[in-house]
Amino acid sequence: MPVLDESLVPILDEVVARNPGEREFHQAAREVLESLGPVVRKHPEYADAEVIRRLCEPERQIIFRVPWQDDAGRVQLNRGFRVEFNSALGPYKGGLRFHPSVYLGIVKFLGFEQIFKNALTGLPIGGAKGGADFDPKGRSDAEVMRFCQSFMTELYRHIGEYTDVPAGDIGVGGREIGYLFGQYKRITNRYESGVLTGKGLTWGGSQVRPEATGYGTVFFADEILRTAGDSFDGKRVVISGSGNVALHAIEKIHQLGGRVIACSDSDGAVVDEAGLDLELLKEIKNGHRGRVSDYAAARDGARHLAGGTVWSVPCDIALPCATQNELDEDDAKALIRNGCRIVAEGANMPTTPAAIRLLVDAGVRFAPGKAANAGGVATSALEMQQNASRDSWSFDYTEQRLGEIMRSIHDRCLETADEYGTPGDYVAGANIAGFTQVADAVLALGVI
Ligand SMILES: NC(=O)C1=CN([C@@H]2O[C@H](COP(=O)(O)OP(=O)(O)OC[C@H]3O[C@@H](n4cnc5c(N)ncnc54)[C@H](O)[C@@H]3O)[C@@H](O)[C@H]2O)C=CC1
Ligand SMILES: O=C(O)CCC(=O)C(=O)O
Repeated sequence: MPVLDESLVPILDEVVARNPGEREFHQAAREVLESLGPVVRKHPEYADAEVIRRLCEPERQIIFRVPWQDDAGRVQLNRGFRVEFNSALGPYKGGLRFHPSVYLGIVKFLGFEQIFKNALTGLPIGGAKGGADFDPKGRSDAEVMRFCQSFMTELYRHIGEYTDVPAGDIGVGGREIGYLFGQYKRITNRYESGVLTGKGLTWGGSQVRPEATGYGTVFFADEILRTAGDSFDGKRVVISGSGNVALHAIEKIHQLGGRVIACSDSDGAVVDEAGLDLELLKEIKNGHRGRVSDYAAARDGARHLAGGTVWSVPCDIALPCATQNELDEDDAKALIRNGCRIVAEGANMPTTPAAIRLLVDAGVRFAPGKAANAGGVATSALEMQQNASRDSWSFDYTEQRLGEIMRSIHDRCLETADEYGTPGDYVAGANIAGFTQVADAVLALGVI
């Protein structure tokens, strides 16, 4: 069980005191700090230069008003955020989330995670996150466009190819990135392709970026299997969510011979023992922005668990790909009882700390999001590379690069876990490898 080193207790206390009520951020900070005991004992120079305290304080936090008009002509008001957390390794990089639950604590936890995730990719990107408490559900395209334009009318002055490069997250996909990019171009009169990633293929986007987070999570899980001499072939898999990450994870698992038998949305889960029909699911989710209950209604043999989750469905592998803290202790117990052997996080911090402890103690191989879902941001960095060189790569080449990056993150996690005396512990390996990479850069750049 991870224990917080005594020397780090005052730092966590300070995080809690300086960020009152932001419980997701406290949770994310605790989870990283709990891994750093062996690091501070081996490297006193980090504590001497207050590197950990500095990493826990965002470099800049921007909060702004987003007024917009709905289709009935009524004025609506939302709150926008961008937390530029750390830029020691490169320009701030991380997604935008549009969801009613968004507040500063969510954006900060996501930005904090992003620092270490981005470091793990080995690519030159710092960490940030942003978003708004806007709910795109039920809004027309025109309303989403007006919201995005208003959001960018403030955000544009804080971002840029060499400064801060946002992308998508929950509620922000290709449509929203298009509207945001259009408004940025209009305001600045610059076709600055590298200012956003997740763009469409005809206007500066990269092949594989839409697929990258889901594919990358599956590549990571595949490496875990390979390390044990196993493969996806014939495995029963459950995946939470049915958005960008989940749908592409399903696609890759089916390509690798596994069978995804359940997925979900915020209203419930769908179980299809024959294996999910991805084309039908995509048509419902992407074509009509429908619900998984529509899938159950349209497909023979599928059943809808209204208000339920996928964790009660017996499986070999579980991939949480929806949202934070969606897999709790009871869910972990159900997974363990039903023989699940691997949990790899496609979402950010979807597994509660108590659930992680139960899974690890039961011998389930657990891959934390900052390692397992790093394929999305890594491919964003590849998009930035292509934009910088006015180039565009083929699907196969880009997917091959993604595969190499995920294998390298996997191996680095295991090597680092070995080096710091916690063999096989992906959580410690990811936290320590990400932390030391960024901490060395922070030290090198002086007190800034
Ligand atoms: N899009 C990306 O490239 C990356 C996304 N992530 C993370 O992956 C997760 C999913 O993001 P996307 O797929 O991009 O978002 P999305 O907006 O495309 O999909 C989110 C999905 O989660 C479902 N959902 C939301 N709350 C739920 C709940 N309580 N129970 C079950 N399902 C629920 C929604 O119905 C939707 O299907 C988030 O945690 C995000 O931070 C992580 C790395 C990169
Ligand atoms: O592609 C990006 O810049 C952001 C991806 C993201 O938001 C994440 O990794 O959670």
